[in-house]
Amino acid sequence: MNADAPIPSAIEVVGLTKRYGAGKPAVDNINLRIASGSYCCLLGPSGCGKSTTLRMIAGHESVSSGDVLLENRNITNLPAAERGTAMMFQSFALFPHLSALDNVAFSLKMKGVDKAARQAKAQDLLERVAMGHLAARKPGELSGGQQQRVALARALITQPRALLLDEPLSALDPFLRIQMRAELRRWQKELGLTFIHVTHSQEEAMALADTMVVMNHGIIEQSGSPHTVYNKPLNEFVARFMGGHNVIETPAGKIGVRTDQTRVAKADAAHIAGLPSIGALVSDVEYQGTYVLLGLQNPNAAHAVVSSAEYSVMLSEQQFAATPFAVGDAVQLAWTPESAHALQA
Ligand SMILES: Nc1ncnc2c1ncn2[C@@H]1O[C@H](COP(=O)(O)OP(=O)(O)OP(=O)(O)O)[C@@H](O)[C@H]1O
Repeated sequence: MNADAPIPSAIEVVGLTKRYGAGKPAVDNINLRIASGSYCCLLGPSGCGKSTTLRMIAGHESVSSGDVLLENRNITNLPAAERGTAMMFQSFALFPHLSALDNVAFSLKMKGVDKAARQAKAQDLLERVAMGHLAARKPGELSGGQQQRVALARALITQPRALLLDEPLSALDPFLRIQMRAELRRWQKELGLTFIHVTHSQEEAMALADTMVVMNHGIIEQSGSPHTVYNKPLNEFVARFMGGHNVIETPAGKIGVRTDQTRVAKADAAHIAGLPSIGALVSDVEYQGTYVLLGLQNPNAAHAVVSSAEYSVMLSEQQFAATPFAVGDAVQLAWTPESAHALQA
């Protein structure tokens, strides 16, 4: 294959819009290409339109305008079952009265596939997700992680070209969530399938995605690799939503500087002279184990509006031990030109 050839896109959405009523659309004219065989996370705060976008791709929600293409085929008006996509839900939506095997085989039963053939296929898929030995159990007799594997096998039985996952880990406890997250990633790589996963967790998206799509108020604020989105947030919303950044007003406009790259020194220290800086007051000192997190306020901010820290600086334990700071200290926050990047207005 020509190395310069563009990677084919599994899913493409063009001018996709959803209006539920008068007012601003829930999804507002978005354009997105998701590379074939990649893991894409749709991410954003509650109500930003990520689930609506996924449901329009799945065919569970009608489109107000725009198109959804799967491998260059326009699927916008096809019923969900005929699109070549499969959906896995937050609650897994397993039938409680059916065994794991019958849950997985269910959609083949609906298609009229005979019992022996559908059970053989379902057993094969359960083996692939290491659940073959529990095929006779009902969902209530399985752990959350095991139910998730059954739900995955059930979604895969229709041989989808893309798997759509709506908050698939949010019903799990935090420990299992991290374990199942690694499993999802492994399955996606093994299957070579395109996954589109909706989450409100930055950490989950960073851990899983080849491409992160950050949404807000129905539009895409930024899409790119986790590394790019984290290190080069395009604007203030993305910088604040992703976290780990200070947003600083400068005469040339707002800039983003990572909290671990923001420097801090006592107000009268000379050693950061020459670097751009602002004055601040230490408002919190939090010990976090391997590092200490300083919370800081702009000293000019009106006291009435000051509630939480405006800036943060992450210092290693050793740095903090060498130069401790206390609440109330007047300091300078400084940054090197390389560590700052301009945020679009
Ligand atoms: N069936 C509906 N009828 C009317 N408005 C809806 C409907 N479904 C969603 N909305 C609205 O559309 C907007 C986007 O909703 P959506 O569920 O896509 O957001 P989300 O980013 O997935 O949020 P969450 O993380 O809370 O699930 C919200 O303002 C929501 O209230």
